[in-house]
Formats: sequence, structure tokens, C-alpha cells
Amino acid sequence: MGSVGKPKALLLGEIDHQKKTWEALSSIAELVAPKATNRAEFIAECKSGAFDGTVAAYRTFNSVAVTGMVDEELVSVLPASLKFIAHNGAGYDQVDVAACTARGIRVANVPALVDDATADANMFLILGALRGFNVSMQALRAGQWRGSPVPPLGHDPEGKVLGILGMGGIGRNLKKKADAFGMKVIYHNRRKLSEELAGGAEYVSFDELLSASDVVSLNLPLNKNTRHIISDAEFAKMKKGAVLVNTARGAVVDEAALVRALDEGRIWSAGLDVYEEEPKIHPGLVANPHVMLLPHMGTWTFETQSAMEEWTIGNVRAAIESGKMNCIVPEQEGVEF
Ligand SMILES: O=CC(=O)O
Repeated sequence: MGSVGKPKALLLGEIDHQKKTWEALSSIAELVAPKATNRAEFIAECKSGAFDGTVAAYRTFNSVAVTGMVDEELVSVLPASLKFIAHNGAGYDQVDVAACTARGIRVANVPALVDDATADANMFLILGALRGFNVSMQALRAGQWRGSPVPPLGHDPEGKVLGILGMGGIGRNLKKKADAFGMKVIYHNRRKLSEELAGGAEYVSFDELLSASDVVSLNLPLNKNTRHIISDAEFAKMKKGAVLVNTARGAVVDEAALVRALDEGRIWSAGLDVYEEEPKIHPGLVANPHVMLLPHMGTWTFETQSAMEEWTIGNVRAAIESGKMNCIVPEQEGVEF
């Protein structure tokens, strides 16, 4: 069947596990992808009309390396026909939702499917940071058994207070996992949750969360209100010897302030999956063997990645078939398009 007259679906980034599902969209859409390898080229390609007729775009987190942020400038050159952006990821801080709304573009992400894998990685970082495992993991591979001098004893999660900042899907999933380790969970969120959703976690103010937690876990989205929500003043309010864990977005923490807090011994350790300027990492973190560092692998499992791709392709299909995606980001709920 020829593709003349079909709407286009634009692929920004790679599909690794659901190629057939993507290709199956060719019965309803002409599948297109940029030739561009950087933002200037992508903008030129958009302006050339190569993507005209595109109704929906699928984008990955890594596609930012080619297109740059989906900001006002980028949105202004996207084809006028484009009405849907399906982002493959829970966090959509690379997309300026207000700019999309102004242009009549709906944005969808991947809620829920990421929760288990991300909360698992989060729990791994909590345990690793509390126990101080990284020092000895490095020493063992360097032929020094536990290390020399022998590292200090770690801490048990049992009985410790876990403060979850951001009680969305990942935060609530983490709460259930932390229960199994005997942690007492408190949380802070823009809104207090129903008792049922909170699942026994106690709602506290932001300051109380900082001062009462043995482990502060960051599970909130990055936006203009949450950028650097943890900086010097917040580290100063934390318990001496507390642990900070971040599987959300690097920029919710002021990384330089984190390095200061670690170096000054104000906090015992940190467990990080995300960084302010990925893939760059603050040298003070790399140099500190006490912190647990993962290279943004919260959802890095076959099952989760595959499900995320399927969900995102489903959003593109729904957009083309019914003019509506299967979810919409909270900022656009109730917006008339
Ligand atoms: O970082 C991962 C995601 O936002 O899904």
C-alpha cells in the first residue's frame, strides 16, 4: 500500500525492543525519522518541510542529544500538523509543556510502568549507601579485600526513618518496599494523600522531612519549582549522618552543595542514579568511594523498557486512530485543545 495521504508519525530516538510494534503503525501512518544528528540540522530539517504532515511524534530521553530540549524554539519549527508528542519516560522535564499547550500539542508520558524498576533501583541505592558497600566493592576488585584501612561499619535499614519527597507512583512503590525492610516512612508532597494511597506513611512538612529522616529519598519531578530543592540550606537542616538518595532528576539537587555536604561529613553517604548534567558527573562524586553511583539505570530492565516502548507506541497509535492519547501530562489535564 502506498503511503500517499497517510498522516506521518515521527520517531525521535531509537526503539530497541518493540520495533515490530512500531513498524505495524505503517498501516495507518507513514513512519519518518530525522536524518539530522544535531539540533541545528534538526531545525533545518523541520524548516525544509521534511516532516510536514506529521501528526504524532514518539520521543526518547536520549533524543535530546539530537534535537535538544523541546522548548519554545523547537516547538515553533515543528510542523503545524503535529498535535501529539508521546514521550517514552516518566519524567518529561525535557519538554516545555506550556510551549506545547500554546501550540495545541498534547504531551503524554509513561506513568506507572516505571514504578517498580525505579523503586527497586532506589531501594538498592538506599541499602548500598546505608551499608557503605561501594568502598569495599571497589577494594575487592583492586585486590584489597574489604579495603585498607577497613571501612567503617554500615547501618541497618531496620528502624530507620525514610523520608520520601514526592509521593507519586515511584514514591508509593518505594514505601511498600521500604516496609519490608522495617523502615518507618514519612513523606512530603504538594498535596497530602488519602490514607489509602499513603499506605500508612505519615505526612510531614518539607522541613520536618529534612530534620527527621535518616534517609531522604527524592522522588519528585524536575520543574522550575523543584530545581535545586535540595541545596546547602536543606543539607544544613538534615540530620547529621543522614543519607540522600536520588533516582528522580539530577537537577533537583544542587550537586556542588551535595559534594560539600559529603566532604564536610554532614551527610554519611548518597545513592544517585541521576546527575545535573548527564552524562557528566561532578568530579567530587566520582572521587568519593563512599557514594553509590548508577548511570541513570532506574528503568533499565528488559521488562520495563519493553513495556515503556509498547505504551508509547500505543499513544502514537491512539493519537492517529482516535485523536487522543491514552494519557496526558497533569499540566494539560482539563485543557481544551
Ligand atoms: O528517567 C526515566 C524516566 O523518566 O522514565
